[in-house]
Amino acid sequence: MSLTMYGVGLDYPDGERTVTALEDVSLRVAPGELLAVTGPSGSGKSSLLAVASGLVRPTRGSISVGDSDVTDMPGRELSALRLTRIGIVFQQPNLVGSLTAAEQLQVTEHMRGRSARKARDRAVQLLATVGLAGKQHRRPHRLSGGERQRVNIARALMGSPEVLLVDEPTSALDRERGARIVELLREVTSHYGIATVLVTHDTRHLSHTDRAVSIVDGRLSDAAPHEG
Ligand SMILES: Nc1ncnc2c1ncn2[C@@H]1O[C@H](COP(=O)(O)OP(=O)(O)OP(=O)(O)O)[C@@H](O)[C@H]1O
Repeated sequence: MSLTMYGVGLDYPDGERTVTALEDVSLRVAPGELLAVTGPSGSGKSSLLAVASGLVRPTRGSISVGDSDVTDMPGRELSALRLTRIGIVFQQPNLVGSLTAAEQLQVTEHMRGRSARKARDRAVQLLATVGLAGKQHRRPHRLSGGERQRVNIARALMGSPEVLLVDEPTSALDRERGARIVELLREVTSHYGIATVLVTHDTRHLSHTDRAVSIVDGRLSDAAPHEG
């Protein structure tokens, strides 16, 4: 399933005025495609992910996940859609200190109606997919920064999403580890046929993506420059 945004605008109220965070944003991400969105601080990258995920409603325009128009979808339906069709990888892994890697993935699985045993099996399998075979019993303090980010990605894959939205996953990592995280995103995007949007300020990672757009003052433009 693809992600489609058409003519999307987002205004935030700011006292008497409004701040326009997104203006006339149109894009389509196909299944199996990894799209990078780059742009300077405050350009609208997080806002783009917030509206794409349905966490924030756009002020203008429309958004579809596959053939579902989510623009005005009632809150409950939207929550259900997020649980099963949209995966979100936040910048900080936000792992729970007392839980093992597998438990981080299992903890919300009752909401998807999976049995504890099936959830456990899937968690272990996904951890292996992201390169953490045998580390399912580790708690976050015994994982490296890159490994924690891998758990974060595996957790987002638990619901078998059709759309994956990833916010600056490499910002806390050195170049080498960051590059490996983007490679992993490339692999899972192709393998599972997911439409993935990767927000990154780091243009060095663009060679692993299919396409890149840049965002400036809330507006998209083609191809961000490759550097380094
Ligand atoms: N809740 C809010 N209320 C008012 N203005 C906001 C709000 N969130 C973001 N903005 C404004 O919207 C614009 C876009 O912000 P956004 O967070 O999407 O940018 P960004 O590209 O993700 O920035 P960064 O790279 O620094 O995280 C900025 O001008 C920001 O100040």
